[in-house]
Formats: sequence, C-alpha cells, structure tokens
Amino acid sequence: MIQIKDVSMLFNPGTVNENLAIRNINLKINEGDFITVIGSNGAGKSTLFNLIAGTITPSQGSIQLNQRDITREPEYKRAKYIGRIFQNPLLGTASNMSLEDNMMITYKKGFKWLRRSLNNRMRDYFKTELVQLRMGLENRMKENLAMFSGGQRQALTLLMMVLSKPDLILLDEHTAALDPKNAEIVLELTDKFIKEYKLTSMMITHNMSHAIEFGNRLLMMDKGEIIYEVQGEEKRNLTVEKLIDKFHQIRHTSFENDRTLLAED
Ligand SMILES: Nc1ncnc2c1ncn2[C@@H]1O[C@H](COP(=O)(O)OP(=O)(O)OP(=O)(O)O)[C@@H](O)[C@H]1O
Repeated sequence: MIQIKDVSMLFNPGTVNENLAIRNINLKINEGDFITVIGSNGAGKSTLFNLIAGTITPSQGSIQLNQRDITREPEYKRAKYIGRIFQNPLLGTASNMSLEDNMMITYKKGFKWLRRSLNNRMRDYFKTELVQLRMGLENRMKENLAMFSGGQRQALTLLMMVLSKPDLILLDEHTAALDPKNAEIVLELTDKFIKEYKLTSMMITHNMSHAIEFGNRLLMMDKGEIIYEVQGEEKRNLTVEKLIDKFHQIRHTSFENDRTLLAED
C-alpha cells in the first residue's frame, strides 16, 4: 500500500547543525498492517511519521501510496487519507465545541458528499458508536469537550478518526501523556478498532512490552535507520529481554543507551 524507497532526511544542510535524521530507509506498509515502532530518543521515529504524513519532504528518495507518488504532496492533502494522533490529548478535538458537533465535523470528512446537518438519526448513530468506548460519553453529547478528561478526549479522537476511514493511522506515542489506567484503556480500544475495522496503522511507543504485545510487525530504529524488523511467529515469541539482546547484537551499545530505549510510556 505505502512504499518508502531509499528515503533520507537531512536537516539544516551545510550548517553546523546539519543532521542526517533518516538514513536511506526502505519500508513497505501493507494493507492491514499494525506496525509498532520503537527506538531510543532521537532515533528518527517522529521524523519518519512526519515524512509519511507530509509534514516534511525527504531530502532523498520517494514515498508511494498504491503506486502513486506522494513524496511532494502537502500535508493537508494527505490528511484526507492519513490520520495522526499525537501525545497531547487536546490536539485531536475542538475544546470549545460540543461532542456531537465534533463528531459531525469528522463524519462529514469521511463522507465528503454529505451535506446534511446533524439530525436525530445521526445523533443515534453517534451514540451507538460512542457506547463502544464504555465511558458513558453517549449521554454527554451536548457538553463541550473542554469538560472531558485527557483519556476521554484521546479515546474520542481515536473513535472519530476510525469513523473517518483513513487509509493509514499514525499513532505518535498517543498514550504517553495519559495516566497508566487511561493509557491501558486507550491502547485496548486502539487494538480493538484496528482489528474490527481492519485498519492499517503504525504506532510509536517507548514501552517495549506494548510494542511486542500489539501489532503484527515491529520496527526498531536507531540513529535514523531501521536496525531490526520482525513479524509473525518470530514477533509472537519475542520478549523484552530478547529485544534488548537483539539491540546489543546489532549496535553493541552501553547500558546508558539502553535506558532511553527502555524508557516506559
Ligand atoms: N524540524 C527539525 N529540524 C531539525 N532537526 C530535527 C527536526 N525534527 C527532528 N530533528 C532531529 O532529528 C533527529 C530525530 O528526531 P525525532 O524526533 O524523529 O526522534 P524520535 O525517535 O521521535 O525521538 P523521541 O523518542 O525523543 O521523540 C533528532 O536529532 C532531532 O533533533
């Protein structure tokens, strides 16, 4: 579905701050993949997402979506088919609008031909979808989102994104700013939606157990490269210890580096 070919990203070329943040990455994202992405601070995880989302243009290489070259397509155009959720739970929804208005806007985005305004049938549909979150939000349709907790807003952002039917969802440490209980709830919901709606997705996490537990593929990044990729049976048999061993085998790092790789969400 998405093919990343020989992509590099050089920030601030020709200056003292020159930084080759992504080094010749090749990656094929297949329809239905749920890829977890781990790596130490500064490994290039968010930069890779920025390249896929069109926030930045690669210095070298190409990105294709179903054989269509999207390397230079701007972010606002890609936002129609690539969804992204960030750490900050306030980013995905509008605080000064009601829950039902927030949902309506996203719903229209998924069905661009739709010109209808909010009616009772649609309200019922939103309520049915909200029940899936098991947070009682179906009874708070008229409340402004400013009244909702971080966990509730992140769960809502996720549901609304799913309803807009993107081709690819990029989850950029989307549970990292939540307390452990809410993080677990949002992560379980993420997994449920991805499976039920057969979504293609990538998830950056600093939690190695989560990276192993969720998804069908796992990528380990370091210094702008994908240094290890695992899927299927081999991924299912992974443990955190095996993953750390792998990192040592490949990079021969010191313990200091491990700590950043192992940082918990
Ligand atoms: N817009 C930018 N301009 C210059 N350098 C940048 C820019 N964005 C990222 N970088 C650099 O690229 C490198 C990779 O950063 P990136 O944010 O992708 O790492 P990461 O793996 O997501 O790290 P973390 O886990 O800390 O979020 C870093 O050295 C960073 O300073």
